[in-house]
Amino acid sequence: MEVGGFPSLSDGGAGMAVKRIPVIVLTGFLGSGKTTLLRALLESGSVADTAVLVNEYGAVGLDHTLMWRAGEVVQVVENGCICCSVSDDLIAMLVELFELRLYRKVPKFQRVVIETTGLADPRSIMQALRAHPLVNERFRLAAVLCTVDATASAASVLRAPEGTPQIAAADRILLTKTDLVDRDCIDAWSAALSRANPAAELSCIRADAFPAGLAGFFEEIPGASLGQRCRENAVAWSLPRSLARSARHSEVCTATIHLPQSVDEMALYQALDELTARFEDRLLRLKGIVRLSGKPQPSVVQAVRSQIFPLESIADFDGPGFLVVILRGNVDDAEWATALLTRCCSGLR
Ligand SMILES: Nc1nc2c(ncn2[C@@H]2O[C@H](COP(=O)(O)OP(=O)(O)OP(=O)(O)O)[C@@H](O)[C@H]2O)c(=O)[nH]1
Repeated sequence: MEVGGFPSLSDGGAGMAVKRIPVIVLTGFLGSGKTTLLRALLESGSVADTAVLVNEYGAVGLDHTLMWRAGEVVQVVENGCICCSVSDDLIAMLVELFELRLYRKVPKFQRVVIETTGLADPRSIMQALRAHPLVNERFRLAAVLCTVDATASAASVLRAPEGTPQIAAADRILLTKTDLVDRDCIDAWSAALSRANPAAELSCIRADAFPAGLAGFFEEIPGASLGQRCRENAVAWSLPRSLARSARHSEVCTATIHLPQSVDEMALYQALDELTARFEDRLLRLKGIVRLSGKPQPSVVQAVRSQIFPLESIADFDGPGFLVVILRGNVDDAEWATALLTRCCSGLR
């Protein structure tokens, strides 16, 4: 029998047993530290045999630009959120990756990491992986990791339509940015997370001192099956999928600003201050690459809620600058943000 044009694993008897390629799903709310963790892992070289699939919310992506520098097989799932509109694209990319590996057109990776958008419901991805015959034959879900931002309020993350399904689906929860909070906050988060998902392993991490055994987070959960996970992580698993989906991305809007010209740094910060003051926690995410006047290299700009992170210079980027803003709001909010950033970044004020 053939599956998707390839001989089925069950064809060849015991001697033909082929290991399915483990897939690790990396989920977590917008800006919670998925890319930072993955970059550190790839740059450490400890999982040199990893293929990465990145999916970002918004018209222009940043994460793959940052990760390509790590030199691994990085592919981008474009044009939407992996959990709703593009799960077919994800499956097609897995099939293509498998073919490329089979015909040795890419290095022979031993695992795949899928970084979802910060809004994705990992259940849809887990189901898509199982539903496609070829993908199900050649790949297997090895673990779901969820990053949780310790600087966010636990109540708001767990109340958000995206937060609970991501946390509930996780085998491992990584509480990130613990350098920015105190012990009480970490304790409160730990208690909230173990109530939300008692079965998951919990680790606290910080980007300035990732543990030496980072690769261990990306290892398979021994003996865990999807069915077992669904039962054990039942707290939010029972959330009806249709309900989760309809509530999920409907109140989120994005603004994309293209920046062909260089930008004055002071004007950029003024715009960011104005944006964070107006939207506060409704500013879910801002990221982009900007060419600042007087700086030899482009800079990566990042904000999560009202927190603006230090600029990072990026050497090997030659495209036009851009900013992507993701807001909990409506079209008017997105237009307001676009107008503000366009005005400030073009020096019109
Ligand atoms: N201080 C500190 N900053 C962090 C840490 N982890 C991530 N950040 C910063 O938080 C911002 C967002 O991190 P990302 O890794 O891009 O988050 P993400 O989850 O990939 O974001 P999306 O893909 O947009 O959902 C970046 O500016 C990071 O530098 C951490 O442990 N400590």
